Amino acid sequence: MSYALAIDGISKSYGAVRAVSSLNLRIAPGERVALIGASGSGKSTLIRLASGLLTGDSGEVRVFGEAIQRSGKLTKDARKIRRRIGLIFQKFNLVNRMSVTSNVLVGALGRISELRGTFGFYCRADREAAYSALCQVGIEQHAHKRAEALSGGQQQRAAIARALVQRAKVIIADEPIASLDPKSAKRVMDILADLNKTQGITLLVSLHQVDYARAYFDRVVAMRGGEIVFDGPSSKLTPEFLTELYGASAEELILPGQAGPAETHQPMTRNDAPAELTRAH
Ligand SMILES: Nc1ncnc2c1ncn2[C@@H]1O[C@H](COP(=O)(O)OP(=O)(O)OP(=O)(O)O)[C@@H](O)[C@H]1O
Repeated sequence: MSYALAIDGISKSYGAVRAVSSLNLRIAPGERVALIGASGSGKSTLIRLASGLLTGDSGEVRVFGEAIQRSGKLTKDARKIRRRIGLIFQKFNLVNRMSVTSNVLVGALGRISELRGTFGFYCRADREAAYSALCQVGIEQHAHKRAEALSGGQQQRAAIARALVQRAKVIIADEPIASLDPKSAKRVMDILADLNKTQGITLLVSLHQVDYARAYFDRVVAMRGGEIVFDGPSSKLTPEFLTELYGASAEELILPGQAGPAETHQPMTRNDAPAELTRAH
């Protein structure tokens, strides 16, 4: 079977610090997995290794069967393979002064010529895909605004729309809701869960908030000291179990029960597309 993500024996050290240590992880297509752990446990490093943003000291990462890195080097196909991964960060990673649409269209860059991308010559199909993605995340009414004019939650939804335009088969998100208020956080998690259910997009999402891991994920991987110390059902994440895993550090993982259950996200219906999206070059 070709796993969406297969990580074998990956390690990464910074000097004497073993940020990730001989770690193995397999995620099947369509699975959704939460990655939890106290600060410094290695979540971000693992996410960067999994997406090929960082090379390990050893080990291998395969995405749908194709190696993106092996023995400390990116493979020659790494760029192509990375296109299957939509990356979402805590700080959204949008270009503030560009419009929401232009930011979302960045997702198409991997499959159009450099020249067309440089001059923003997107075809009608790309613009329709961008509009459709904005509708799916419910911010099509903000398409023409600068990214910086959007709230944090809306910016994160634009980042998800960019991953949709990219046609990502896996979304890897590093603390996507850490900067958001609870209502926006729920909306973002609802959208990610909806994409997983309706489009089969595989999810690997790091979270500090254990209550969200329990509400949205069946499977949770918990890290400590660069290693996986638990891989199993989220229902096991009781305060007692977290204290067993993390001792006093368990307090920084917001314990279950502090946020209400999520409202179901209803994808927006298609209205008239803003001109910016329908204008084909
Ligand atoms: N660029 C770096 N240089 C030196 N040490 C690093 C670097 N990146 C991470 N580390 C160290 O590696 C370990 C794992 O860090 P990492 O950021 O992966 O943890 P994390 O679980 O994501 O933490 P947080 O929840 O605080 O973001 C930590 O001890 C950290 O200090």
